[in-house]
Order: sequence, then structure tokens, then C-alpha cells
Amino acid sequence: MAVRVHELAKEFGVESKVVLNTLKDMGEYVKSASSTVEAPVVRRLNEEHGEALRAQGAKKSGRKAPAQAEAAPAAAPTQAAAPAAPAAPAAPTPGPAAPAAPARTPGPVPGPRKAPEPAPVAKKAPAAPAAPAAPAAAATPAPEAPTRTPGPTPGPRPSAGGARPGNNPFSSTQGMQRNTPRPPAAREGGSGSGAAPTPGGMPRPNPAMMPRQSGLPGPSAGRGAPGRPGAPGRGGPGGAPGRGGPGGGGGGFAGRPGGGGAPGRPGGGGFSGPPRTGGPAGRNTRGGTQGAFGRAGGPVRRGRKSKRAKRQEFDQMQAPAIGGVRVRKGNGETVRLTRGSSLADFADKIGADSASLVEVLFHLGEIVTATQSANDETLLLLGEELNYNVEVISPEDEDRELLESFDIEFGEDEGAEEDLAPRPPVVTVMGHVDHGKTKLLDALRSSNVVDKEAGGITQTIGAYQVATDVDGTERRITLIDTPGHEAFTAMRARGAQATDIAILVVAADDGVMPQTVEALNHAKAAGVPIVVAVNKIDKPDADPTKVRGQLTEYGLVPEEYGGDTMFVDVSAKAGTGLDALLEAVILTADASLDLRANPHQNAEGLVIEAHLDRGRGPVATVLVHRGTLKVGDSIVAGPAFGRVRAMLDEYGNNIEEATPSRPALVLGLTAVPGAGDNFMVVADDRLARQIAEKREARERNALLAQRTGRRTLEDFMSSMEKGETDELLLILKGDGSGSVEALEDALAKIDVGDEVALRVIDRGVGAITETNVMLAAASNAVIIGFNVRPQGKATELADREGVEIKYYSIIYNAIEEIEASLKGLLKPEFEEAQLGTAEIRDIFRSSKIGNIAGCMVTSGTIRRNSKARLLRDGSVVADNLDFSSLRREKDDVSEVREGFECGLVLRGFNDIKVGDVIETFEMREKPRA
Ligand SMILES: Nc1nc2c(ncn2[C@@H]2O[C@H](COP(=O)(O)OP(=O)(O)OP(=O)(O)O)[C@@H](O)[C@H]2O)c(=O)[nH]1
Repeated sequence: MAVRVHELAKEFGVESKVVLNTLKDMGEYVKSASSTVEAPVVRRLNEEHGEALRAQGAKKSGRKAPAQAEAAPAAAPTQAAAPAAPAAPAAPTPGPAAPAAPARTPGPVPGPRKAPEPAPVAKKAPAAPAAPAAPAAAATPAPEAPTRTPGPTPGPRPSAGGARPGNNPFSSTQGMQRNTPRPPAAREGGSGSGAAPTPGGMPRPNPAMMPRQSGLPGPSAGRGAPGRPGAPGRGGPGGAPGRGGPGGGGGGFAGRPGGGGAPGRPGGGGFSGPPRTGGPAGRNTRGGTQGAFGRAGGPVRRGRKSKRAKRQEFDQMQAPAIGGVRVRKGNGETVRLTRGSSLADFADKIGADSASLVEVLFHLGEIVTATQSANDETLLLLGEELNYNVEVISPEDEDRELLESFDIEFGEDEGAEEDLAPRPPVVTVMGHVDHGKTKLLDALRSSNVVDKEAGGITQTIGAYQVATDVDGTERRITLIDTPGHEAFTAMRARGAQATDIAILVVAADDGVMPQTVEALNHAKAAGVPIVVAVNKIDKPDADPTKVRGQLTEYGLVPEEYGGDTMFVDVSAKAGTGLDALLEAVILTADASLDLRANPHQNAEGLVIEAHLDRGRGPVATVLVHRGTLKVGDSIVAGPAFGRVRAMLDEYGNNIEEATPSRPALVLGLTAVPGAGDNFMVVADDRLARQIAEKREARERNALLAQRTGRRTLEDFMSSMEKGETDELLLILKGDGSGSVEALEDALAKIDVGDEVALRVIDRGVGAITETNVMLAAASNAVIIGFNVRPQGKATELADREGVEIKYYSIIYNAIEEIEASLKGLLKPEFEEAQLGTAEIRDIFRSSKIGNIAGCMVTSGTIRRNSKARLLRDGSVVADNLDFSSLRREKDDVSEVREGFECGLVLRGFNDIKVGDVIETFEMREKPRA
């Protein structure tokens, strides 16, 4: 599973931005310290830059020697791992789940991969004896232990291991879509097999894994946490003891706090860990977790206030001063903050004064007020400085906690093994431009429709199902209708993954091209198996063999060459090979994935497309992951809710219910959700509304935090020098997610230079609401309505608040106007225009008005109001002068032309000589290109 940048940074012992920059240099798309990084990328990072980063980290911690000496080992995983490794063989008796463990982790692969797990534990808590590591180690197959070498990737690797939740390591991941309930052993013990290893970072299917997959993951496989070595033992009030406590926590084992006995949260804190598995321990510690839901954590406040004040005074006496500010430093306690928390929230959690945090940040070069929403990086920076382990709760975790507060669990199949039924694979078509993705989707749609009788022409709802005959059985496949990996990646970036299998289209006449590789990498990063469609084989210059050879270099080895990737030659144009392609998809799914879901529960799934339909209101195409969605269900989808009024299939037919992997167009939502939002059926409308409202509020906060951005002192200074940077803030509303995205993309491409920036602070589908207007008013933004109008009192409010709303129905017009207004924000640019020159022929000295130059105008005109410079022997003696007097004969004049004599006085400048040249010029505004 993915780890976050700051977690990686912690492991290397460097600042997040160092890792961030390294990743960016590697071409990875990472935005902030809380961006997630997939296991393969982590591996690459380790291979390519691991040593350098660690060296840097070691240097850094060395520098801080006296104060943070204890932190030094953290930067040296090798040292840290050393004590842990021996602990493994010494492990007395395996943990409760251990007996099962070897069976679940067959093959030598898991051994070395899991090896680093103890490392983070030891790393994070260097002071902790080896003992706590033992249970964790014990949980891994003992024979493997001695062979362990502390790999270079202590943290992330285990996470990759833990990243395959559910019985289906390749399917929709992110912990949201685990399909099989975990066996009790795993739940209770949590340790053993938690790692659910995938083969050495290669997310390829491996049939050997099958039996294990179906019985897997312990809580460790939960999302997020397993990969975070820092996650174990989230400090409750006890703070420090939590760290490094549950030994298992380190590597993604994590299940139970039993290991270390510390009051930390069970290390993994997996998706479902706390509610289901933690038992009382889990619950209690969760309660102790600092303010996950608003309640401030921090020290327990008891006793009289004056006493506390005294205590604080005492603490502060010992507190190191940061730039003259005294703030009590932490001991590495974990502080959990939601996105967009303010410094006041932070201060509240650590029992400090928010003003001093503002000051600390100021000394670190950031200007943030106490109540302003701070962005993730700022919170992490502050945490690092004050020695707190700040965890900015990820959007997914936040949502999970939000749902938990309603006692709802998302992403799990209910019931037991026997409740699961097979479901069709969901497939995305990817490939290079013009290699035939669209054509292939069209061909598959028209030739393999499920119900030829009923349908006829399919409608574009974002996905459709086809059927194919494999070994005499009709098998269905759900195809996502948006070709290309962009949509796939965009969804994944939101923590959603709809795809089980990717069809990689490669034109046989063109071969592997840049986007082929890109698509391939995206699929690999997501752990999605690939079936290659070698397209356009009807073309005379088609060379399917070459394509096979080329892809082999990228690790896709055709089955016929002994590999495990199926290659199928097709012609989307001629319609050949389509059945074979579908069969290959089914065979690949059968071999590497366990696609089952419980159809008898409340439906859950993903929104894959949504827009506002003029006649029908908000419509959303959803893909059911588990359960059965029925007309009449109360549903919440992202920040939208409602009741399913009607459902349509891809033929436009009304359907009463949609089973797993079935795409359906849902009518009846109150708002338009975003593509990639999850949806679920809840008990009643009221609950749906409450969840939706909470999500919307949360989203707004996060947006505000984003908006406040990170403005450093340096930025501040440089913009001051430049005369302040200007920014045009926009809120985009449109009639469909496609148009809003298109508009935003186009706007992002407008470039009028560095001085003026354009930032879209919110976007959405549907009418312009009062909320939009409020946000615009609060942030001085302009609202762009694309084919939409205001709703309710939005116009009134906009008038009152002075918010500008602009309406467009043609993207081009919107872009043109916005570009023009951006240019309007530009400060005028001036250039110098030469006006004339005059030569000093004589000098008249006057005590009253200074030296008067008697001149002959040698070119152009000398104007009274123009600027002047004095040249002597070709060099500038004085610049930017102006005239206090210009006369012709005895008259004051405003200008004198070439060939005439004049007398002039330079204001405040008397050092003139005969023969000097006076050059005059004026500054003219330059038209913008
Ligand atoms: N001869 C031949 N031409 C094909 C075949 N498949 C697609 N084409 C042609 O290739 C061109 C590109 O096909 P598209 O389906 O638009 O390709 P795409 O990958 O969807 O392209 P983008 O959407 O631009 O990324 C079209 O002119 C198709 O007619 C095929 O099997 N044989």
C-alpha cells in the first residue's frame, strides 16, 4: 500500500521536502508531504536515491547532536535493524496467529520482503529493548528470519506487503474494497500473515498466492497505517509510550496492541482495525487518540488552573527557544490533525499557546495566523520543529472516521466466505494516442452486447457490460467507457480504484510509444494485471511480434514466451480477435484475481461519471462493488445524497436493481457527486443527508486550507519587491464534470507570466449555490458559471456580498475573457522612449537658480516635463534628472525643437560642463503581447 511522503522522509531522517523534490525529480506526481506514494515508486526511490537520502538524514541528525541525540539512530536504519534481526530467531513462541502464518506465506519471497519490518520498530523507538520486536518477528515464519537482511527499504516494503488487502490483491485496493472478511485468527492475532505479501514489489498475479488471498489480511492490511512505521502506538495521553510500543506496529503487522503493551493505538490502525478487531483495547486507545474527532487531546487537564499555569511556566523555562520563542517541545508524541487545521487547533492539542506557534512559524519563514487553516506542509513543518509526530489525517482516513462516527463501515464485504458470489471483472482500456482505444471500445460494445434483443444501441453512461462465452459459460465483463489512463489515474488519486484489469492497446504498426509505457506504469503501480491487445493487425505494416518483444523489456512477458501476460492480436476496425481478447481478460481474472462480492448487503461502490441533466437533474453512473443497489434505496455519494428514484442500464432501460460490477445510471441525487467518489446505501434519508453535509463541510475546510496556500517570507519579500503578486481566484461551476475539467485544464494553460497567477479554489457540477457565493466572498474569488445559473438566493447573496458571477456557454469565450482579465491584473510595463538631445554650449551661473545650461538642441525635442540624463564623453554622469526650468530667449516654454537654442536648469544638479550632452526621454506604457 501506499505510504506518504512525510513518512518516507521520516524514515530517511530528512525533511519532507527533500523526499518531495527527489520524487518530483523522478517524475512522480506528488504534491505535498501528505501525498501518497505507491510501493513500486518507493522501491525505485530506495534503489535510486535511498543511500543519498539516508546519508543526508544522518548528516542532519548529526548536526542536531546534543538536543536530539536520541533521534540519531532513527536516521540509520541499518543500525536500528541490527538489534531487531537477532530478536527474531530468539522469539520464544509465535503469536497466536503464527501457526497459520507459514501456511499463508509460502515461498521464500515473503521472507526477505518482510524482513525489514522489525526495523522500523527498532528505528522508531531506539530506546525500546529488542523484546517488543519479538512478537512481531515471531509472527513471520521463523525459518525465514535468519535470512533476513535489513533491506534498504525498511518502511515501504512492508507496506507493499500489507498493501494487498482482501482476498484480491489486484483488485480495487486502497483498503476500500476488501472483499473477504478476515478470518478470526487474523483478526485477533493480527500479526502473522498481515503482510499478505505480493511478490517482490511486482504486482503481477501469482496463482501461488490464491489460497492465501482468500483468507487474508489481518488488520495490518488496513489502509495507510501498515506502511507507516511511524504509525504504531499513536500516543494517547501517555504520548511517548505509544511509540514503538506494539512491536507489530512497525511493519504492518500491527494487529494488536498486545505486542508492546503500550497504550498506543494498535499499530496498524487498519481500515477496519479499530472497530472490528481492536476489541476493548482498540476502542479505548482510540478514545485516547488525540482528538480525532474534534475533542482536543493533549495533556489531561486537572487541578487548579494556577497550578497548571505554574507548571507550564516551569516547562517553558526549560523549553528551548526557537528564534527567541519559548515553546515546550514534544517527545515525539503523535498529534493527529485534520486537513486544514489551524495553529490554534494544533496549540490546543499540545497545550501550548497559539500565538507562540505563530511566532515559531514566523521564525521558520512562514506567515500563518492562529485561526487560519494551515496546509499540511505547514503543520508537518511545525511538528518537526517542535518534535511532535504530526499526522495529517488523510482524506480517506477522515472519511472513514466520519463514517465510523455514524457507525458505518465502508469497503468490506459483510458476512462469511459463503456469502460471496463471483462478480465480473471491471476493465479499463489504456494505450497510446491513436492506437485504437476508442475504436476497440466501440467494437466490443457493438459486437458483444449482453442483451442484443433488448438494447440495440448502447448509450454512453460511462461504462457498459459485454458478454463472452468461455468454456461454455457466459461470462460478463464491465468495461469503463473512458479510454486512457488519465481518468484511471485521476480516480486513483482520489483513493478510488474501479479497475480490476487493464487492457493495454498497442498498435501493431506503431509499437510501444511513450503513453504505452505511461499507461503500463500506471497499471503496474496500481497492481492491476494487464492484458495486451495488439491492435491494427489488419494493417500491412503490422508487426505484432515486435510489440511482444518491446513489451518484454518492460516486464510484460507474453505467455507464449514463458511469461504470464496474455497478448491478443486484434483488429478493432475489422472486428477480429475481440472474443479472444475478452476470453484473455476472463482467464487473467480467473488466474490472478479473486473477484467475489457479497450481493446481499447494502450496496457500496464508486461513482464513475456524473453530470447535471437538464431534464433529470443530477445523474450519476455508479459501479456497484458489493451489495445490490435498488430503486428506493437511500444513498449517499460523496457530498451528494438522495434516494434512488430510477436506475437505467447502458441501453437506457429502466432497471430495478444493480448487482456487483454492474454500472447503472442513478437518478434522484440532490447534487452532482464527483467521479471517483464512493457511494453507499444507508438506512434512511436523514442519515444520508447528515453524512453528505459533514462531507461537504469537511471539503470546504480543506479547500480553505488549500487556498491559504503556503506563503513563505521569501515569497512575501520577493512579491513586495516586485510590487506584490496578484492572483485571480476562481470558482468553477459547470453542467458536467467533463466541461468543468476541460475548463479548468484550459485555464491552467493560460500563462501571462509570473506576476499574475490564476487559482481555481473550488469547482463543481450543478447550479451556483449560496455556499459557492459564500466561499467566493470569503476569498475574493470570481465565480464562473458554465451553462449553469444560480440557485435559490445565490444571486441575491452575490449582490449583497459583491461577488462577481460570470456566465458562459462557450469554453473559448470563458478562456478569452479570463485571460484578458488576468492581463488586466498585470501591472503596466513601461519602456523608455528617447525624445531628443541637446549639447551644452555655455554655462551661466546664478546663485539663485543654480547653473543654467545654454544648449543647442541637436536632435528631437527637449520637453520641459520629460526625464533627462547627462552624458559626458559618452558616459552617463547623472540619470533620471528633470528640469526646473526651460526657456527660449526669455520665455518659459514647454518644449524646444531641434536646431534651436535654449536655456535650461537641471533640478538639483549643478555639475555641468560645456560639451556635456543632455538626453531626454519619457517612460511609455508598453502594450502587452
Ligand atoms: N486499420 C486499422 N485502423 C484502426 C484500428 N483501430 C483503430 N484504427 C484507427 O486508428 C485511428 C485511431 O483510433 P482511435 O480509436 O480514435 O484511437 P484512440 O487510441 O482512441 O485515440 P485517442 O482517443 O486520440 O487517444 C482511427 O482512425 C481508427 O479508425 C484497426 O484495428 N485497424
